[in-house]
Amino acid sequence: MSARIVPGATDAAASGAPFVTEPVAYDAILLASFGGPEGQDDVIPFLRNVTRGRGIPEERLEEVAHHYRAFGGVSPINDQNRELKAALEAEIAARGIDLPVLWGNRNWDPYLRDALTEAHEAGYTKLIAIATSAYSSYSSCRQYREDFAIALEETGLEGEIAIDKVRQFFDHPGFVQPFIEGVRDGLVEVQSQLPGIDLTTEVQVLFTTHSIPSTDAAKSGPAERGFGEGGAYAAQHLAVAEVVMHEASQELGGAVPKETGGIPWELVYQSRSGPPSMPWLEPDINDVIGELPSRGVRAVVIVPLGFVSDHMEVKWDLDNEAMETAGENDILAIRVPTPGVHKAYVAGLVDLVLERRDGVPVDERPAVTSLGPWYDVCRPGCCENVRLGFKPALAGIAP
Ligand SMILES: CC1=C(CCC(=O)O)c2cc3nc(cc4[nH]c(cc5[nH]c(cc1n2)c(C)c5CCC(=O)O)c(CCC(=O)O)c4C)C(CCC(=O)O)=C3C
Ligand SMILES: [Fe+2]
Repeated sequence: MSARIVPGATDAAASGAPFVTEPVAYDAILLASFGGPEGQDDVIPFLRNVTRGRGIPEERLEEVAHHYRAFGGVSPINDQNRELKAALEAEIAARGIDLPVLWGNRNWDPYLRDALTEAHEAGYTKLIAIATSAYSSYSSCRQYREDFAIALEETGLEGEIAIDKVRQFFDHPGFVQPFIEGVRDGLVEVQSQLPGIDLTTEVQVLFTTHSIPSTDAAKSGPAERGFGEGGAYAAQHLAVAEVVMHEASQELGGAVPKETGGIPWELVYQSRSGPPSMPWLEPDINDVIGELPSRGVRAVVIVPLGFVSDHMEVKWDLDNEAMETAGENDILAIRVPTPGVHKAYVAGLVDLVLERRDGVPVDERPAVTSLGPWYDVCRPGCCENVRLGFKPALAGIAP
């Protein structure tokens, strides 16, 4: 039912080349996201949806509920997805293409099942999904694929609707461009607020992403590529951060002398949950900020590299918590924007759909790191969750 692999497309295990599927005349785009509460009464039911069977401590739930409560019980993520949907529709219309966009979430209204019902009523049978998540891991890829399978089952539309998913887009230029601009502008802002600051010794760029359990990280991406401890998840972030630093430094020109090691940067993690006994990816952004004064650092540029929009993890964990940590340590902190509805990002997402529709060959697919372009179809066992066990997933090769 779903897209077939192009005959002769090389096996990633053997060659390192990604799978590319045959062209498919898709009927519509399925914009798939996390979902979030839209009022105080939604907060607890939403958190129950997200954490069912996950062993998240009650204190953590109360803590997160408090973040939502401070925003009137309304997550910013829904309006961001409404804006993204409108921006995609505008970009598609501007290109003279007829491809409707349906929106469905994993954890809150409108649910994926609602979008599938809508698709069925409109007579659509072939959907191409864009998940609002760029990297490889259980939470950011496979869980979407599992939830597509569950939504088809819930609606009884198995066999009626096929759902493919665009490749993980962590290294697509459309996703990376806003971060390059943001880091460049952030460093310029630091220079204007602290004239004479030395970018090579007194500034630290912190690329931050969602922490995940270490066991999930180790399983992220196809096992045979052997990414090591942090799996594809950490490797992808590191590779993109390196490109962003290189490009942003180039754009700053003379401000970064060639003979230095460049502007110091590192990858940090945030928004950890789960029981304290369970290892999650570290170091935590707040711990790192706390150590910076002793290294002589006076300013940080915080780059939310793991996030596509300013949802709660950005608005609370960065704009509140990390900013507060920086303040306590007398460090100037500038937070770089997320892609949001940046023109390059929106155009890039449409390009990702069209490369699937048209079956664009691998060597013509844009990717700014040597890890990609990523697979059209996930490999067996890719991003499996050892804590929760095996669940069937769409848009992958069956084990
Ligand atoms: C990698 C990753 C992304 C990025 C990829 C992507 O974009 O999908 C992401 C995004 C998001 N996470 C979000 C919210 C939550 N995530 C939670 C819990 C968890 N996230 C995890 C990972 C990730 N999460 C994990 C491993 C857990 C533990 C539970 C489990 O093992 O699955 C919890 C439960 C409470 C808590 O534990 O914090 C909440 C409320 C929202 C909505 C924000 C809003 O409303 O604006 C968004 C976009
Ligand atoms: Fe999350």
